[in-house]
Amino acid sequence: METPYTNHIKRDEYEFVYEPAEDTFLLLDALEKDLPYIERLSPQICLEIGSGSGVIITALSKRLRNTLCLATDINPYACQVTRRTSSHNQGYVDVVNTNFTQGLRVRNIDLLLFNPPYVVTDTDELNMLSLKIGDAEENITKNQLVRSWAGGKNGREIIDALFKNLDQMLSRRGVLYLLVLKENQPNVIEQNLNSIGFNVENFMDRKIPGEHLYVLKITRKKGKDDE
Ligand SMILES: C[S@@+](CC[C@H](N)C(=O)[O-])C[C@H]1O[C@@H](n2cnc3c(N)ncnc32)[C@H](O)[C@@H]1O
Repeated sequence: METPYTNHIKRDEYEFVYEPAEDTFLLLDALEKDLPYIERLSPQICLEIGSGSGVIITALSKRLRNTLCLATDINPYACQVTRRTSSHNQGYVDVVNTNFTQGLRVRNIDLLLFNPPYVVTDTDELNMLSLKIGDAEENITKNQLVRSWAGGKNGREIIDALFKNLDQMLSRRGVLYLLVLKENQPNVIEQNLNSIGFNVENFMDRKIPGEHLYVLKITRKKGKDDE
């Protein structure tokens, strides 16, 4: 998959919006590797939660021309930049400024992507972030970059919040590609997801200085009706 152009993003915009980094590129590489699976799945709806600069969902939207490609981000600046990345690269992405999928009516997502805030931080630090939809602009600019990385206890608070609603979000045949860090304890994530009816595959991993990153591929366990 071609990495979209980002020349339209000015340096100072990265003070407010997450700059594509090793985690972004690992998720892109994993999606590229699994493109044959994704194309066979022929997803009707693809959603990236937390699209940041928009490079991942834009790259996919160019390969999945018959798929409705959506992005959400809690950071309004990220939403603006995602829209621009999509239009500058002739992508097809609709972008909504919301918390997870709250502002969307669509469910039954076939292809779900999330490179979440995964860094281990104090829960208090996470709670102190007052960023909410409709917050005053000064608060947003102060806090939104922290929102890109602060993951709370075990770096898993945002990830776990996603899992609470995963059953309602994913279609029967849906798949979630999730970026996590060794400190998030991928084995605990696997156990937790197994217990609520999902399979977890360690699809790709990469060691970079100071971090061991994983892309987990998460699907529903097959029931009798799926045979
Ligand atoms: C690690 S950055 C990833 C950005 C981009 N997807 C990438 O891979 O470069 C995490 C993104 O998730 C967004 N985010 C954090 N919490 C969110 C939430 N509850 N709902 C939607 N977006 C969220 C952040 O604003 C940030 O843009």
